[in-house]
Amino acid sequence: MSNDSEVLIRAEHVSKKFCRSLRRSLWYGVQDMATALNPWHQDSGHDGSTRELRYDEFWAVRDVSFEVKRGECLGLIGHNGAGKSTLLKMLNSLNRPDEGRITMRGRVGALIELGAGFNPILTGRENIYNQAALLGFSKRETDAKLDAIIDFSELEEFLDMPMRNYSSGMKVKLGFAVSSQMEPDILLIDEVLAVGDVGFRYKCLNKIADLLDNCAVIFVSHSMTQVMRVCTELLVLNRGKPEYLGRSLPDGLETYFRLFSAGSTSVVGSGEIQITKVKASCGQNTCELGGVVLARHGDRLCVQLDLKCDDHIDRATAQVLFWNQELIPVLDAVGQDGHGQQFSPKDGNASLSLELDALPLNAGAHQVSIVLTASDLSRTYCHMSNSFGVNVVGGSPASRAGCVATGTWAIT
Ligand SMILES: Nc1ncnc2c1ncn2[C@@H]1O[C@H](COP(=O)(O)OP(=O)(O)OP(=O)(O)O)[C@@H](O)[C@H]1O
Repeated sequence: MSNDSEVLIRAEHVSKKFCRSLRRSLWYGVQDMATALNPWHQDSGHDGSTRELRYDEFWAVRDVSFEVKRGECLGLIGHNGAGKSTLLKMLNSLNRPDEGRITMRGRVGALIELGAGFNPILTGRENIYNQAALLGFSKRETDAKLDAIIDFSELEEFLDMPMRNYSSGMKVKLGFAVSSQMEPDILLIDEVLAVGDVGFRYKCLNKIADLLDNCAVIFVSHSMTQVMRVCTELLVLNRGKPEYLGRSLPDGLETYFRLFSAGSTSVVGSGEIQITKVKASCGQNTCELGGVVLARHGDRLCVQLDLKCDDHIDRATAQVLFWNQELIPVLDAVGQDGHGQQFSPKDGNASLSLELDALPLNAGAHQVSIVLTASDLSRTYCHMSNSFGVNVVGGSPASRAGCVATGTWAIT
């Protein structure tokens, strides 16, 4: 660990365990207190707790160590229940670690639970003063910041309303406005931004970037787009354990996405057209329905489809959509006219092929949906998700953009 004086957050071998049964956890708590009070007891963990797991206990956070310096934003990512909020609560002193040590230097602003820290019967204005006082600001200092807080929160007309009548998004707006305008040294942000509207989220992400000059931030999110925007390094948790810690965002995201399986093929729609065969090929690499084809960025990708259509269908449209791992559509393969490919079945059958001359997809795993609709888009005959996967290599792995194209740069 470095001794850099600008390290504002330091976690050393931090662990936290919980018990699945409430009754048993109460009993263990009594046992731990009795053990801690025993003067002859050799302490084996924080507060007298043991390092061994007892029946029904599990590690929510296990042996996590990291440092965050002023000017750095650590993205904390992982599946549901991975231990992110538990870790953040320990950093914010809402929970104590069972093992390890946490050192925080400076004022901590935290947005951890929706509405946490706000008193519902007080007005928004009164809560601003309460929150600022918790951050260590005097009334005079808060007075000086009040206009900026109100302005940032966009809630001026609701400021004298009790906070119990605020919507979820309004609570987040006020919470973020106070935490960010009071210029904390450390800012802890849990998933809460997700409930704010898109305009406010945009504003918050820009504000985090501004604050980073003087602040250390930990940012928990399930939105990898937001993580890519603000984070300078990543910690990936898997069942409480660190799976990746480092500055390479592509490597961190790759580790994160590897924790999830892509899922299986699924079909919705009226069923008037059925996909009987799918074949994707890139050079020598091929796959069929439900498989995965390995492709190099810039190579030619071919997709062949065999369809069985109900007799009354004389014209339909086919569309092929590529999704990235965050389930964002990144490429729509359209025909020459900019729309899906029109086709007319013969004797209830149709065979289509699509060729993408230079695959623009960036490196990473992708899923492909095949959508077959009426020509006027009034009816979906078949929407097959995850019909096959495309693992792209090459491109620009350092960029998380869905597609990359080589442009001709000139210095003019
Ligand atoms: N007070 C508690 N008592 C018992 N178990 C708890 C408690 N708090 C959290 N847990 C458990 O600890 C594990 C980690 O929970 P945590 O809320 O930290 O996950 P998370 O990564 O923040 O998940 P999400 O992305 O869904 O918010 C979960 O299994 C959860 O059920």
